Amino acid sequence: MTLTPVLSLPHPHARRTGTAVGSPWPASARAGANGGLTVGGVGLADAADRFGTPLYVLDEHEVRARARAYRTALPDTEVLYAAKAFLSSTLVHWIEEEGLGLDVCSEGELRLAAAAGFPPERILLHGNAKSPDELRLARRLRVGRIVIDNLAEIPRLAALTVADAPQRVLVRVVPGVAAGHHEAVRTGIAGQKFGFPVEGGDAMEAVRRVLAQPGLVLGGLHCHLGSQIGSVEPYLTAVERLAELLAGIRDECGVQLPELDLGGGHGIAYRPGDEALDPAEFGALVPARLAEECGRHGLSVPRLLVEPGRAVTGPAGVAVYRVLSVKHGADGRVFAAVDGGMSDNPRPALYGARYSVRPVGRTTTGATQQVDVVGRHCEAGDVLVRGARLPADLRPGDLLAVPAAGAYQLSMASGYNLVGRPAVVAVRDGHARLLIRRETVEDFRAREIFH
Ligand SMILES: Cc1ncc(COP(=O)(O)O)c(C=O)c1O
Ligand SMILES: N[C@@H](CCCC[NH3+])C(=O)O
Repeated sequence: MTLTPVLSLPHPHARRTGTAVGSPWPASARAGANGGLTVGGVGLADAADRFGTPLYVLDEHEVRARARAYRTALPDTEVLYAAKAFLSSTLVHWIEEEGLGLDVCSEGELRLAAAAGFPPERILLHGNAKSPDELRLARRLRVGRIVIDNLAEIPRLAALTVADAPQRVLVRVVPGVAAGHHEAVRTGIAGQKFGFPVEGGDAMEAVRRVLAQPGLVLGGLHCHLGSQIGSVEPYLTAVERLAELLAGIRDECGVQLPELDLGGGHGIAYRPGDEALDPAEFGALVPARLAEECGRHGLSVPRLLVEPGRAVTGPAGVAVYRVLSVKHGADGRVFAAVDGGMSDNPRPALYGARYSVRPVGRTTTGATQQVDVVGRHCEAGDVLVRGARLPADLRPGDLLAVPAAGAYQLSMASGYNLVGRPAVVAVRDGHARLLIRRETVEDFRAREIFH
């Protein structure tokens, strides 16, 4: 069988600063004869037969290559994978082996990482509402850093420290930079719940209070601008504002902070030709701008940290669905309903996210039609891909593959309609391994208490 790349990885083709035109498919994706599609050397149709659908396929080499690309592009920067994008114990091992740190934001993520043996000193804990239990657990496990997001947690955390084991913290600030794919994810501006605004002095006040606690060591500042950011420009602006704040902290508090965490938000392609943030460009431009700005303010240059999530696992994932019905509406619309939907991928319903899709597993006539790929849930808004070009003879039983499915789909999946969350398999060198089994109604029933 002849195999051709579906679309090779980002061909650098800068449009705006640090932007590449990306492919949503893993580099290993190959289209073969008879509608075949392989990822990591594994036929998606075979995987669907073996593991059932909906099925999430994660390409191990793609995850590792993306993690490595960050380390190569940012050799002096600490790169932490944002676990909220997708987490499993096996993934934790890959991330550890590739030398990244881990950003977690709940007791659950922290416990899973710790149970998988991830080194606690490479873990950073986030959260705008950390519970006392979470803070205690983080202290007990000796996580490397905790990001302070509100004033109340400063004395609360300080009370858990002892003089010979202080806690390293970062203060999350809001630099006033608008970036991100949707209003719901723009966290770099005031008027949303995260961090301390730089403007108006809240950030400076938080810094003062942390410095006053002997049990806390202030490593530096943190900011997270937003999600699915397609260019480096907003990060350059943030660096300018944060260098100014660092200079202000030096002048007012007499300390030069040694670390600066720019969070995540690096965009990926969901459809062929979409803009994606290029880690190489980020690595070439951001540390240089930081050095320049620090020079201007007479500051020593802090060590950079970044927290990409989506850009590490997103393009490594492919969701495979089976078509259950094809309906021709009176207005000429065609609906292909599949066996998953908003319970495994809430992003289209939440943010109007746009995806691409391709048929898998059989030869078609070549003629196409415009189709809305819809989910199986009891909501008219349960549309996975609007206006897709799919075969004119699409029929129940066909398989559809949606790329760029490795981030913020399963991690935001729900139990809606008790459909059960899909299985996840890792593929590599022609082999498929089950990472997470499919959720069943028995899992739900096991949590019920009968009266
Ligand atoms: C604080 C923080 N860091 C990192 C991330 C990861 O973002 P992304 O997956 O878009 O890189 C997020 C999520 O947006 C976040 O809130
Ligand atoms: N879940 C969002 C991003 C928010 C991530 C958490 N700060 C998305 O899919 O785009």
